[in-house]
Amino acid sequence: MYDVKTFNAIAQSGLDTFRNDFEINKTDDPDAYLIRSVNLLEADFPQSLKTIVRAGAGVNNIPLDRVTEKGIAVFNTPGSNANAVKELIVALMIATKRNLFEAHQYSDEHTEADVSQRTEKDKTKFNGTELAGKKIAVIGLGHVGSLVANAALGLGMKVIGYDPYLSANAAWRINNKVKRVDTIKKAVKSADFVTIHVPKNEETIGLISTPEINEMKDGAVLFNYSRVGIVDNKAAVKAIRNQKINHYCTDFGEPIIADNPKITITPHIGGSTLEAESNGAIQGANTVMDYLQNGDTTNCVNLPNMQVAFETAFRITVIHQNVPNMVGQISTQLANRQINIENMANAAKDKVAYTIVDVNDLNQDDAEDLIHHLNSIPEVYRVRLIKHQ
Ligand SMILES: NC(=O)C1=CN([C@@H]2O[C@H](COP(=O)(O)OP(=O)(O)OC[C@H]3O[C@@H](n4cnc5c(N)ncnc54)[C@H](O)[C@@H]3O)[C@@H](O)[C@H]2O)C=CC1
Ligand SMILES: O=C(O)CCC(=O)C(=O)O
Repeated sequence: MYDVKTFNAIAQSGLDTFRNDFEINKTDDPDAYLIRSVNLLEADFPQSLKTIVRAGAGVNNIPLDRVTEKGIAVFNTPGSNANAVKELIVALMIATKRNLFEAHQYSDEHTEADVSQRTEKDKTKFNGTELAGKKIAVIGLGHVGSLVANAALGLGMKVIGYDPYLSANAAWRINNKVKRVDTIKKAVKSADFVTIHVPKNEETIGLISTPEINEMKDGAVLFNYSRVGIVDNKAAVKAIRNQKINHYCTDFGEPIIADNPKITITPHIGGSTLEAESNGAIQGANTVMDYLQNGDTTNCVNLPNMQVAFETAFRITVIHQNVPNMVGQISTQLANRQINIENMANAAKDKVAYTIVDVNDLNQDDAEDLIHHLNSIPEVYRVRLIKHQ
């Protein structure tokens, strides 16, 4: 039996996905965490914990280096909430350019019985502009950015994309009418809208600040539905004061941007639709089960992604440092016990490597001794023995 501890609201459809040999929130020694935005940066992790699965995209709430050294595999659920974010960006483009927030406030404040004459006069204050023909820069063309770029094309907009790390898979999703450029300044130059869809990391903090804002068209609209800090909020407030930016919309509040009529702050609802929450929870539950029962690492963010058909009685998985002679040391431990290796796979990602060893003949005593000795290799972070279901 495996125990899964959940944090945040995990959709029931995801919890229902778990098979019978999984229990939810039953013990203090969980095998897996299934989480959304809970901040685990300062958390302690129980020794029992083998995986953290983030139902969603961003993993900046997880201390990746620290959990990797504890042999905990971290996954996300790519694309599960991308459509939800895309639809919100489209809604906000229309809302800001048609002055919907101001127009609604006006109508709320003018409720007298015979208001029509007055509104016919006043409504010119809320004249808007259309999206067709306008230019949008999409920074980050992954799951969210590619959908935003394609939707903007569908609305008749000119779309410029910037993503220096675009994967081949992601590139296939992007309409070839999206013009890709190789610097952020080229992307945002003369843009009517700029929207950011990148992970938060050392490189992306402050990605949009005064120099980038100065390249945009006067009166541009800026969106940050990625993470706080990727847009320099101080620079955004200054640009609004100088009328360089007309409107700034973000999912992440901070005191410095509060109480500004030209700043719309939503409470981190980019991925908050029934559909997205269900997608993420189901994908997350399947990821937990696949990793715990097969050791596969599809969509793992801190280990190499490996899928190996599990056709033997036992599988031994080893998370270790990416240094020479690890495969040699692991196979020697098996050879010393006369255990035949049926299949073996190894891959590395940055400083970490993952080795899968499939065997058939393994008795209880050998298994305990083997796991103990593998765990004693100083460069090994975690060893697991998985019995074929
Ligand atoms: N507001 C919300 O509720 C949500 C927020 N997000 C945020 O949006 C981010 C993006 O989500 P997805 O598109 O699903 O992730 P993704 O991983 O599919 O795409 C991210 C893209 O950013 C690109 N990128 C990385 N560094 C870059 C840089 N310096 N400049 C330009 N491009 C760069 C990558 O190559 C990748 O194509 C997430 O990391 C998360 O922080 C995602 C979903 C919901
Ligand atoms: O609603 C959530 O769980 C947060 C979505 C999000 O920010 C993400 O997927 O990165």
